[in-house]
Amino acid sequence: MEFSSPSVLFLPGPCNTCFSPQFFKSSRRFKPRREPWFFRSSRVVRFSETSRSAIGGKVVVNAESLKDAFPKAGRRSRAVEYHFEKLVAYFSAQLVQQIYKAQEGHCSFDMTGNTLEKASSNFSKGLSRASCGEKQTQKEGKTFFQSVYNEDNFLTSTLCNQEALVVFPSTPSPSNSTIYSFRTGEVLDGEDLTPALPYTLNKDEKRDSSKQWKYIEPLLSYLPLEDLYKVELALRLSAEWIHNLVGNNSSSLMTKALDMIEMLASFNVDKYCLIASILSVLEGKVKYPTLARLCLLFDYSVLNILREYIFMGNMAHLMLDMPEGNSTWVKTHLWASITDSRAVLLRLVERLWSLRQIYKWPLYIQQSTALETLQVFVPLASAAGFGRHMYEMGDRSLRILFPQSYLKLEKWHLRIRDNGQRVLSCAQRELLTCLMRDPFLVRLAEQFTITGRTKNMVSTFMKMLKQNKTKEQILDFIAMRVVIRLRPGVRVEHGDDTELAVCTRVYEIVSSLWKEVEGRYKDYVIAPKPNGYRSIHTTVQHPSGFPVEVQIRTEEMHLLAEHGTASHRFYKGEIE
Ligand SMILES: Nc1nc2c(ncn2[C@@H]2O[C@H](COP(=O)(O)OP(=O)(O)O)[C@@H](OP(=O)(O)OP(=O)(O)O)[C@H]2O)c(=O)[nH]1
Repeated sequence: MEFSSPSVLFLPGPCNTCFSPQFFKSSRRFKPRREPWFFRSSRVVRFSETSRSAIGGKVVVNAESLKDAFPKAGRRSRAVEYHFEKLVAYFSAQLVQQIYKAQEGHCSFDMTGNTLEKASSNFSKGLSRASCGEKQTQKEGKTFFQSVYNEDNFLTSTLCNQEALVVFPSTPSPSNSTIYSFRTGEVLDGEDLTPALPYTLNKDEKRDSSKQWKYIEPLLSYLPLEDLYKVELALRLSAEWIHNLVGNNSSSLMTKALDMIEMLASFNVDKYCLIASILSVLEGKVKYPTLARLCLLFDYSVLNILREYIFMGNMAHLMLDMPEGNSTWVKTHLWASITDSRAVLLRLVERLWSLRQIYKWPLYIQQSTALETLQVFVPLASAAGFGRHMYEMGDRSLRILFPQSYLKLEKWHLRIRDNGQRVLSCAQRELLTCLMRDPFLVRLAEQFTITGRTKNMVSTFMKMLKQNKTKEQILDFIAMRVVIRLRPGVRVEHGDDTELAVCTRVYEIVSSLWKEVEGRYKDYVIAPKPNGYRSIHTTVQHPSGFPVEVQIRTEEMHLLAEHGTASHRFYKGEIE
């Protein structure tokens, strides 16, 4: 059976517990008049009955179903609709939380205040009473799927859209819930669950979190209002969960979550990625199923992002123990296994955040983190196209691993950088003038684009490390690239290769203009690299004393080198 568009299925009751619409109608336990309009809607919330003969026999409460059950919701004003959404999501999440406590006691409702809190507590009591309706519903619900499909239309449609299912076992206990894949029916993870006991934030914490949210909210102004509410909700719920699960350390984790949101906001990521970033701070603090369960309270995509995020972290750890030669294979494998680019972004942002805080950690952790970053995450950032992140991660890691040498290089770099820029601009102008005056080139080429760069510190140091060179032996501190646009339809005589002829002519002009450095000529046009990369490379000695690397290629070759199989991102990312 095909299931599309993932969403979350909430199963808030213990096994053998059944709720009928009548129960909700008659019980009045929700005190509808005292609740917001949510409970004053013209229709009663429809909960479906199931029995143990089906998947464990659960009451299914689905946020989407709840919404469907209120057809009027869509017609109300936007503000009211958002309010509704917010309540549904919040209420459902709280219901699921109740499974982790002993059916009684109170449940905190930080956002909606006492009224909903009371309702929740009443609901909780209702759970145990309702279980006496078991026999009747067992009969009704013997064939769970059939009854759902035939009798319960709104649930049918929403069930078909599920991708994952959280099943709580017959004896409600924090330690034996299971998460099934709705697609395959497989158990996603059978490990024990850690209880997420409800916790009420104290006054200071509430004040703190609202203060922080005020700061974060404007950064997320690109999100639709509805999504913004969901992120805020996730943040508030997570504040509680994090406190329950990790205790006193929670404030530092919340700071991390807020920092990550701030960093991710600059990429305009969607709500799922933001929610995953909040929950990601629990990685390593709680068992995976617990984390998965929390993700599923929001959306299956949140779980997927976090699963891949964790996978990337684990693979990176593994690499530390591997011989150097295997690293490219691992990176390539990692790259091929990740399906969600948001997971990559989240992992990179997390790594950058860690590196920014790293000086608080013991030295050996600093060093292994830095090494891992250089081996895996810097190349990945390059392959993913996050140049700014790549640079900062590389810079911070190198400072940790090679403090003295890197500092020396920095001084040298600062001293020569401006000079290098001047030489570069000068050389670019000179070369362009010569190319435009050459009759052979003017006949065949329509346009020359000469770009240039001075090599940054990270790139210089990495090259020194990889090729075991001193900074003086790095000959491409200044580099220029000539990209030639050929005139359409114009060819060289005798059927020779026009592209090769034009590139070679440019090379001849370069080498006549400046003295060539010996042994630096490489012709990847005649002999392309295995990845298809084509270009002529040479290095010349500029009169200023700086060596200058020159790359010569046509527009077609350039496209391949930037976006094709020889893409610079993958080349720099060391991914095959
Ligand atoms: N897109 C792409 N470019 C390639 C490929 N192979 C080489 N290059 C470009 O050529 C430059 C130098 O290549 P080589 O001449 O073969 O190597 P060398 O300078 O280290 O001796 C690279 O610079 P670099 O110092 O390695 O990096 P950077 O200066 O570009 O940052 C890169 O810009 C490839 O497969 N794909």
